[in-house]
Amino acid sequence: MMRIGHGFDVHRFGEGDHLRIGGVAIPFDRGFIAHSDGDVLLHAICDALLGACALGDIGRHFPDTDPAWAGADSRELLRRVVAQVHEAGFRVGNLDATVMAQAPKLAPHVEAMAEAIAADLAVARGAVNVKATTTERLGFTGRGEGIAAEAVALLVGEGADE
Ligand SMILES: Nc1ccn([C@@H]2O[C@H](COP(=O)(O)O)[C@@H](O)[C@H]2O)c(=O)n1
Ligand SMILES: C[C@@]1(CO)OP(=O)(O)OP(=O)(O)OC[C@H]1O
Repeated sequence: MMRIGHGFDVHRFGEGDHLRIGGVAIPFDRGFIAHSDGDVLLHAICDALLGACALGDIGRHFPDTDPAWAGADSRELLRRVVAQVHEAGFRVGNLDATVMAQAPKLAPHVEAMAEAIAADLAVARGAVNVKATTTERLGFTGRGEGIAAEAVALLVGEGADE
């Protein structure tokens, strides 16, 4: 059986000196405003995986009102979601994602992101793809107000189709 899921997330910039995206710390003159570390890409991936399993969304599992997740490492959140995917009887087939950011330049970091994500998804490096795009200075990402990310995940396995 195969299941597909989609995830989307946005984080606004605030004060800071780095961004955490795809599990990688990227020096920048802004930070993300968030309850956790604000890793917009890993949050979109969590939602894609939860969506494929019909398990709701990240905010249901890790409420932003719960102090347990204050400053949380989103790689830990992703690993918890992957454990739920496995418990549901699925494994990740492949994952594709796009980060929308006018800046910083992400191309130098996408390999490290894909390696970290593949490790957390318990899949081969070749099952993960991370892309970046500007939005040609249009919209909130184009104005440099924040960053958005989308992810699509395919799951395979014998999970119950209930
Ligand atoms: N934050 C970003 C955005 C884009 N890139 C790379 O540049 C390429 C061209 O971007 P366009 O928005 O003009 O299509 C894109 O394919 C990425 O490789 C980047 O590294 N960081
Ligand atoms: C990740 C969580 C953790 O409390 O908080 P935030 O870092 O604010 O990120 P968001 O994308 O709004 O998702 C909700 C929460 O699950």
